[in-house]
Amino acid sequence: MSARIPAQRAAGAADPVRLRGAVAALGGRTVLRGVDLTVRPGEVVALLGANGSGKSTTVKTVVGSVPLRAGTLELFGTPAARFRDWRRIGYVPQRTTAAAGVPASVREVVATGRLSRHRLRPLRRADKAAVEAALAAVGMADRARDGVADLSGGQQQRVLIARALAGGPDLLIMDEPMAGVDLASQRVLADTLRAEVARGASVLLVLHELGPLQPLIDRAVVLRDGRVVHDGPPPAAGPVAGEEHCHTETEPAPGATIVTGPLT
Ligand SMILES: Nc1ncnc2c1ncn2[C@@H]1O[C@H](COP(=O)(O)OP(=O)(O)OP(=O)(O)O)[C@@H](O)[C@H]1O
Repeated sequence: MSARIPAQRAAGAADPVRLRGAVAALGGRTVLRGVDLTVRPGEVVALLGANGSGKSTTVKTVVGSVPLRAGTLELFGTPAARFRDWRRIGYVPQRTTAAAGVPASVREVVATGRLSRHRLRPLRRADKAAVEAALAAVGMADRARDGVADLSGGQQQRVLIARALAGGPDLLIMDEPMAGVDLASQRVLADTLRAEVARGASVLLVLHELGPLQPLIDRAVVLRDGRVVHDGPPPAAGPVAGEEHCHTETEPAPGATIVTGPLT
């Protein structure tokens, strides 16, 4: 456990995520069987487990793209059904590409992260500053005019993270941010997370293994077959105990789309 005292926790703020007894099904098959998951203000929580244990499905229930069959979800103290403040949540989904065949520049993609703030009005000065800061945070300021399709998988991942950061989220959710990412980008990601935590953000990370992010993690929740089998101190860095499978993907799936916000 780190010695940090998160600002939001000190202020007695509501938990960004309180998921209780979550049951969810995909394609008619039950994949979550009563998952409890809490992310407290300023906390960095890693969601771990073998392939198919339900990690992605859990974060999808949190962002509203997979419905709950049973259980409850509160976001920042508000029942999910009444939650509207989606700009407080930045979500980087698993294995997506920033390109998706769209001839957009890096800056244009990152600017879409401000959509929920400026809606369809032109970007204001604060929006532009947030976009530039997010580009700088992930080390992509010098590529801002380049087409995202011309970037490597790791660079595209950085762009998606910048897009999530641009909204100034209070909760950052990233699904396997290290998958298929080169070492340089991994370092950038770790530095970015450190800065986000320092400014008071809470973070929920789906990880296959803790790796270089281990020092940042306050708590680990380990899933097995749609159930929580551990909720407590993170295990030592390396593959998660009990893992039977390894990820083989090294690049984002081609043609995948960017998904954010409530998608019910
Ligand atoms: N669209 C779908 N239809 C039916 N079953 C699905 C669908 N998507 C995922 N599943 C199944 O749901 C289970 C949980 O998947 P999920 O993606 O949440 O696991 P995960 O822990 O994130 O795995 P990974 O580490 O491989 O990403 C798996 O058994 C998976 O095969």
